[in-house]
Amino acid sequence: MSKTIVTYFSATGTTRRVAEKLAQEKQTDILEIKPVIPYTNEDINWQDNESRANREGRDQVEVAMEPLDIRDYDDIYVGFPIWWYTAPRIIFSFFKTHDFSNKTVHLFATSGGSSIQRAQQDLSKAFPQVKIVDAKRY
Ligand SMILES: Cc1cc2nc3c(=O)[nH]c(=O)nc-3n(C[C@H](O)[C@H](O)[C@H](O)COP(=O)(O)O)c2cc1C
Repeated sequence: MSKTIVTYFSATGTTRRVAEKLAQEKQTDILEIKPVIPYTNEDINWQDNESRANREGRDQVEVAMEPLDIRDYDDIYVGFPIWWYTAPRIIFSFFKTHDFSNKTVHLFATSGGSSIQRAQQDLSKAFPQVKIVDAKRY
């Protein structure tokens, strides 16, 4: 039987709530994607060009995250907030530093209104070997 897990990154709690609901509905395990250095409020100030989140996105900075053990899972839900129309760099770091071979990925996101489409395209382009089968915005 295939085994499913919900993983998510959330800076202000919105994606966390969706992730917890999904995991509860699907009766799956859940793991948080956490940066080694947590984001402060200033770090995620999108109105400040030089804030951490904006610099990371603009300069495609690698964001160190605490490693997650996803070896036992076949279906991986990966949730995140949309930052500047795409996925936060920590999600790219997650894909880069974990082995997704033989796994099926389902993306989900929360946002102020932007769709998840650009994030799906950007991740598929950066990681063509990862099997991303769907993407949903809540
Ligand atoms: C740096 C930054 C950039 C954002 N960029 C967008 C965006 O391009 N489009 C959008 O609809 N919302 C944008 N948002 C809003 C978040 O996507 C939204 O508030 C999300 O639900 C937050 O999820 P979280 O509480 O799990 O962190 C941005 C927020 C931040 C902090």
